[in-house]
Amino acid sequence: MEYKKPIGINIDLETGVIPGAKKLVRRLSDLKGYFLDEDAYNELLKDDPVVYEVYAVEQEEKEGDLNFATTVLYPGKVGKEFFFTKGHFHSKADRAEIYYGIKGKGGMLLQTPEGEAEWIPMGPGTVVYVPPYWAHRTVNTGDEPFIFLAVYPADAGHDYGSIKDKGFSKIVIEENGEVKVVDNPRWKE
Ligand SMILES: O=C(CO)[C@@H](O)[C@H](O)[C@H](O)COP(=O)(O)O
Ligand SMILES: [Fe+2]
Repeated sequence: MEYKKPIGINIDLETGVIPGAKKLVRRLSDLKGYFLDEDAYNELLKDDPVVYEVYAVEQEEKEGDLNFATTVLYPGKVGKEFFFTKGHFHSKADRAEIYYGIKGKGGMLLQTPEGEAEWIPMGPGTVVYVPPYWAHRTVNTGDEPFIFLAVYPADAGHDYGSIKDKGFSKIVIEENGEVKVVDNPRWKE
């Protein structure tokens, strides 16, 4: 039997960087069609800001193994909507996940395949259990980077399709200086 070597690694708690991890960058242009306010989107696209970065340590897609990744989600808004991650179901839809808040302020939108949504506020120290079958998206509702760790089965995969097409049934906006979770006017059942 060939055994894998254990890994012990320090996350930089200020920047979210995991040394040696694979880095993925998502710019605003990668999120075309995701935000409600298209005029605001196109205006901001001139600078094409980085919306989030992911530092992932991933294994082969095999049952029983685990991946982990930090996400650094930058502060910002498109119109009233706060910056968010694309959001996904897992390709193996019954795979659960754990998130752990490291820095900054935000939250997670979760949604069943039928469109029932939940909002869980997150800050440093918040653990979120993402049960099997729930799509999940994180949102930065603060004014500094929102950084968190995710631990997920190595064979979970990402299924972005239906969220890209239909969005979440709720959106997270700023109105009169307040964070509000409201119905998505463009939500398609
Ligand atoms: O949920 C997971 C893995 O299953 C996170 O590591 C996200 O992949 C990351 O926060 C970026 O978000 P997405 O662009 O993948 O939605
Ligand atoms: Fe996930």
